Amino acid sequence: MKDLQTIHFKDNTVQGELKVPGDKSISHRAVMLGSIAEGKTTITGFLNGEDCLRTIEIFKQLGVNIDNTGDTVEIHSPGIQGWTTPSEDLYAGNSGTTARLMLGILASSNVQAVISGDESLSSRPMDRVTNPLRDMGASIHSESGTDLLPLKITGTPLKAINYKNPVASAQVKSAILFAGLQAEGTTSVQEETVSRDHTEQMLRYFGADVHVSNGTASIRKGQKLQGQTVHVPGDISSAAFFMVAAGMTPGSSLTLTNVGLNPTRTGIIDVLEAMGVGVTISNESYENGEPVGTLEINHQQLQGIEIGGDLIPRLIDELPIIALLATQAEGTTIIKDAAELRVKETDRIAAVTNELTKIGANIEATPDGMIIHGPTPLKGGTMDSYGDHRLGMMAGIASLVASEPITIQNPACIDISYPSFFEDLESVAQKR
Ligand SMILES: O=C(O)C1=C[C@@H](OP(=O)(O)O)[C@@H](O)[C@H](O)C1
Ligand SMILES: C=C(OP(=O)(O)O)C(=O)O
Repeated sequence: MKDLQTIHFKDNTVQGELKVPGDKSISHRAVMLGSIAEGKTTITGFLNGEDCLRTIEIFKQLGVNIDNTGDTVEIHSPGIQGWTTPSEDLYAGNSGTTARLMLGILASSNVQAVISGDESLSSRPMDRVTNPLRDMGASIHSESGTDLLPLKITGTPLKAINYKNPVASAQVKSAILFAGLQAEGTTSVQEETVSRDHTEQMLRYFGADVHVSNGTASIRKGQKLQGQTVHVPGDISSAAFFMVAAGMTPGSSLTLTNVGLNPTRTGIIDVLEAMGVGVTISNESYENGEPVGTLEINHQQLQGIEIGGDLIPRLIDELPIIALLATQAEGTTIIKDAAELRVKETDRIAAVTNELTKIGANIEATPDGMIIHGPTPLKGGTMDSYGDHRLGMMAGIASLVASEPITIQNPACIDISYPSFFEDLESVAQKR
């Protein structure tokens, strides 16, 4: 892909039907559990995005046999005890989920490995995972003493802990639950605000007994996992870009099929409805413990709202695109309790505020969120992705309401979670 991508969809509406690619969080976990389990796992609907491909490469380096045809991923694993020490670093690229969950998984394995990442990932905090893992007895070494990547981890016997998670992070919860699979005793993770629960759902699907009550998830040592067939639903975080596109572009009506509707992820639906957008859900079913359905989004006049508290973990990755939506809403939208945005692929509070300001938005950054006054007409211009896929896609969707073309700097990062983003945008944008 080019270093710059210029697009212009002024005078278009968003129409038709779209099936977005597979869920990133579920794709990672399907490969992880298929590799921890003994035997054969088959995955359909896998997200062939850069982050999930990194997870596949890492397990291949550990000696797991994985064949990815593009449509189907087939895993044959000897099980976690049969993995071999890799000769090279395990490179997680840009993927926080890969790095943090792998630390939990490798902590009790028989192997020694160095986990590394790209420049962005190497500046993201890992101590939120290394601290509780060390409490369990994990051997994790940081050459620099900072606990940033690269980190060397040596598998060792672990003991269970009861951990009160100070950040609402599914990555932290998942790393501890994975470590808990092999830790002496019963490991539990308590959360004040419940984060996405795909790990708990998929551990159960692979045969583990995971107990959840009052915001605490517990797992006991020594449960044997068996390979399974996993159907990955479409990613609501990818669908969110098109939900917002249809919700804010006058005259739009869009149907999104096969979207994952796990309630720990559906905050975007709550926000769209509260702002006035028409959202209809149909064809609801379950795939491997995960709810799935069809969404129909109809444009309506938008109203500003306040977004914070328990809602934040349910839409954490959608906040950049919600900020764009708020520029088209009447009144003020306040996003708060979202300081986690500062430690994502980039500082998403600073980056979203800078880039939307460039095209005419009235938006200010706060320590834990953003305040947006709308509606403002948006003009065109150059918007930087900062190498952050969600910023790049926000810029792409802005082209539907901008009066002049938008040029996206470094659009290639969009491949991290949504390789067909531009084709999909072309396919639903219809000239008025
Ligand atoms: O567990 C996961 O798959 C993810 C959890 C979230 O991160 P945190 O756990 O840091 O909140 C989210 O932002 C990320 O895109 C994927
Ligand atoms: C934060 C994200 O992912 P990760 O933490 O896995 O890099 C994201 O996809 O927006």
